[in-house]
Amino acid sequence: MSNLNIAVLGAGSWGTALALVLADNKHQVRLWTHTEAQADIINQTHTNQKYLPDTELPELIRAYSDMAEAVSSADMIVFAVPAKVTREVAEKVNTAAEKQAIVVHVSKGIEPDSHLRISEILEETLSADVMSDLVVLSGPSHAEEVVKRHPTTVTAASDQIEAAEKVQDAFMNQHFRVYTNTDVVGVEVGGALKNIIALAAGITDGLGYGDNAKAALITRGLAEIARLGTKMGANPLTFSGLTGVGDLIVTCTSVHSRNWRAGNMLGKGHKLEEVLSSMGMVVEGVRTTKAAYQLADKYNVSMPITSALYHVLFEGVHPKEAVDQLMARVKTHEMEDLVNILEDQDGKTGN
Ligand SMILES: NC(=O)C1=CN([C@@H]2O[C@H](COP(=O)(O)OP(=O)(O)OC[C@H]3O[C@@H](n4cnc5c(N)ncnc54)[C@H](OP(=O)(O)O)[C@@H]3O)[C@@H](O)[C@H]2O)C=CC1
Ligand SMILES: O=C(CO)COP(=O)(O)O
Repeated sequence: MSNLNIAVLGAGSWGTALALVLADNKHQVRLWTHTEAQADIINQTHTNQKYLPDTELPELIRAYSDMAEAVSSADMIVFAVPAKVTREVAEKVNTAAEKQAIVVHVSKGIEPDSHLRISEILEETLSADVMSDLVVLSGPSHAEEVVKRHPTTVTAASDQIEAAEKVQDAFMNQHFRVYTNTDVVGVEVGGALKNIIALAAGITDGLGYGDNAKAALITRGLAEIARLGTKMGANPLTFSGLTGVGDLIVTCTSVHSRNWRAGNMLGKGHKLEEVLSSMGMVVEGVRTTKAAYQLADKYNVSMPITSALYHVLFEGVHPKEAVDQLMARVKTHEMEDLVNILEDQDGKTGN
């Protein structure tokens, strides 16, 4: 692919790491930040002191705080901001963009109350003059390892496969391998909901429980993510891929994970407000727990881990009590969904 003009919106950990991947691929990158002071520091020091201070940023990356300067000539616009500010940033893009671009988003969240996925927020907000196609880029990928150019694999998903392939071409290199998928719902749901399970895994680690508890959370967490995701229209196979089990593993087991770290502090007895203010970075799983709890009710899907975490985060239940309640739930078959499907079929065939 020829060299592109690419705007990356959000100069946090992930926006900065992806800007580096794109610059490594010789694209011209305009990194947009909402504060002029941060743009100045990045341009003067060629580092992002606030989020990734040890990483040198090449000349191909230039920071801007003026949205029009960042996006007006962009062939591709990458949204790398926390889920809750996506709409606000998209509105700024709408008034600033001068031509159509492929829009990529890399955020992992679902909006509470509206239950919108990030792609739905962008489709609702961005005008057709601004966005030609929409692609989600997601997978097991901590910024701290990407900037060290350690091997990383992700998935570009779009219902327009050619657009996903263009994004694959723009980002892919020797260290950063990109697959494609057309299951946007599955990719977004997996990426958003793994943060809930990572918070829970941090909590059990904080409580002093061991690897058995974490393996249980990852496995049963995947089951409830797939249960809800399938009801929302996802392909169940997507949950066995990078954006499902892959991201679940990395987020539940890595010290880089903000969600795991926040959970860990909760498990050690710190209050939620104290945890969030001490992190200094976005912990997406908190809002997503609220959204998923509401969605479980809407779709009538059993999500015991999500539900237990909701009670800890928003109703003051002690983490140990939540674990005790999870363990004492009514006994069940491991493959309960499969059993239900088979029983339905038996009912239909009269067996
Ligand atoms: N970090 C990672 O390894 C990965 C993160 N992601 C996802 O990427 C998304 C962004 O995460 P990440 O970069 O890590 O988050 P960070 O917390 O590291 O950075 C967030 C960035 O968004 C900026 N911001 C906050 N509010 C606004 C606003 N109102 N308008 C514009 N910019 C704003 C922050 O600016 P300020 O500094 O001024 O607060 C900061 O630059 C999340 O959804 C996350 O789940 C996905 C894969 C990997
Ligand atoms: O999504 C991520 C890794 O794939 C980042 O996870 P955290 O937000 O928990 O750090």
